Amino acid sequence: MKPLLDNDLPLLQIKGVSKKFGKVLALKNGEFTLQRGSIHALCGGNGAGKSTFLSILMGFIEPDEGQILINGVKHSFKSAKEAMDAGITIVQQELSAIPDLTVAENIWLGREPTKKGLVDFKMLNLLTQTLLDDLDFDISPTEKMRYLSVAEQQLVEIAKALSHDKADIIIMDEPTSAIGEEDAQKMFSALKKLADLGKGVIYVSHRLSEIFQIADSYTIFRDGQYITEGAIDSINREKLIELIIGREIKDEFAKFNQPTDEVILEVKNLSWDKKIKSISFELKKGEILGFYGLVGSGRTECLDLIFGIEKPSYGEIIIKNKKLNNISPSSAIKNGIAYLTEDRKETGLMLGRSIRENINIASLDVVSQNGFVSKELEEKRAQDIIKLFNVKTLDADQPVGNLSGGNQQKVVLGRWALIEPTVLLLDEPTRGVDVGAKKEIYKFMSELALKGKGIIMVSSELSEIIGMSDRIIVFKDGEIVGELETKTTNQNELMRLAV
Ligand SMILES: Nc1ncnc2c1ncn2[C@@H]1O[C@H](COP(=O)(O)OP(=O)(O)OP(=O)(O)O)[C@@H](O)[C@H]1O
Repeated sequence: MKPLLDNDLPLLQIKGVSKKFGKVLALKNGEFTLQRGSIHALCGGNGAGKSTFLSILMGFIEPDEGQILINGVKHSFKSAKEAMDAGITIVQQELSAIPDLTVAENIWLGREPTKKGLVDFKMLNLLTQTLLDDLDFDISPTEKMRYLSVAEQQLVEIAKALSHDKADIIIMDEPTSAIGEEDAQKMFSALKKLADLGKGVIYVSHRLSEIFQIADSYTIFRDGQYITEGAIDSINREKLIELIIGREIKDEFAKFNQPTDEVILEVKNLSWDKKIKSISFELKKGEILGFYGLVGSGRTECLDLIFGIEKPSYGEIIIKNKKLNNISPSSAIKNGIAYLTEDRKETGLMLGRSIRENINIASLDVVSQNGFVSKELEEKRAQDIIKLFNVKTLDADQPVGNLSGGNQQKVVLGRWALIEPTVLLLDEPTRGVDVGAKKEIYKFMSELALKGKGIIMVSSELSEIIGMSDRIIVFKDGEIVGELETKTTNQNELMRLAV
């Protein structure tokens, strides 16, 4: 069928899409309208149905009912290829590039310019350079993907999306979760360029400040249902939160801990490879200590060393006046250190196992009686966490892999919440978590600190790190370049130090 070329027709229109997974109604009567030249935020809490909706749009899954119209033409996608052919492209959160190919080769994979039947590398690199220059991305076309940072790889994915003439609808699913502030700003200008070219961008993020910065319209899903839509400039932050969560939230940062003078963790001259250069700091009882820095500055590596995932080449780690030697993750746990890693899928969760098992795995000694794991005790503890963090699930028997991204994050955090560690290391603890559950996590952090524990939190979200930390240590190129008291600092000062 030929498209109706009426410019008033929305670029994309979704009507009444529904999808059930077993007993779970993930999406019911989803509605969505995307206009040409607009950046449209799709907002909703964890488990609201956003990913399900995007998967339908991308042709990954088929809806039980509903219609997809692009430029007024009905589509029903049986595969991702069919969706791509219809002009839909996604900038993947989990990057899909081939590490040993160059930036240019990755962007034009399968569509390389040829000369006499062979790939024309000169033209390939020239095309790529022009594309990257247009976007103001300082990345070399001939660099292998494996040598780029995650942020740079994400920028290449955006360039790739733009390189498809046919790609009119670009989906960004939590694109800033793995990149820092500076790169996020670059990405935002790139998205604005895409919109100026008449493309439509669907933007999903739990970071509301971003939505207000770049989106011009929004649609809200809650509990699998379409709630409302409108222009961004007709709504404020409080109202948006209320629509997403279904209730009002006062004081987004629930901070009520008070650091003491007693040191519970001391790190002296910690060094590793070329990545960490003689780092020393103290963590006080009752304190929430923020670690800030650009991606690759050494924040995460420092936590990896304290938890024994990596072995330091030099330096000392002292917890409650006890020097730890040859730390491994299991000895770290025995000494009261717990670690919520940055990548919950790789190092945090067993996706095929139940929520109950995932929550209790670090406290088997507590749930075991006479050498046997007590299912009852496990169940009770799992239910406590499900309630505490409002994990959206039918029951604790569900495999964690079936949960939405934000709910998976709550499970892994719940695991550590139960053992009440002396020192809790948190790397991007609220990644992918909705604004309501964020507050519960902040409350939990404050309560833990109030009980006399210490927390180190890495966060790339400026408002979060300033809102929740007592002090912030700033990292750059594997070194500490500054320390700020949060009471007297601001976002600009923090960024200036880090950059
Ligand atoms: N394969 C599946 N099997 C069973 N349930 C599923 C499956 N995929 C999603 N669900 C359920 O569907 C609901 C909607 O999930 P979805 O991933 O679409 O939410 P979301 O809005 O993207 O959340 P988040 O912000 O946390 O990523 C959730 O209750 C989730 O547990």
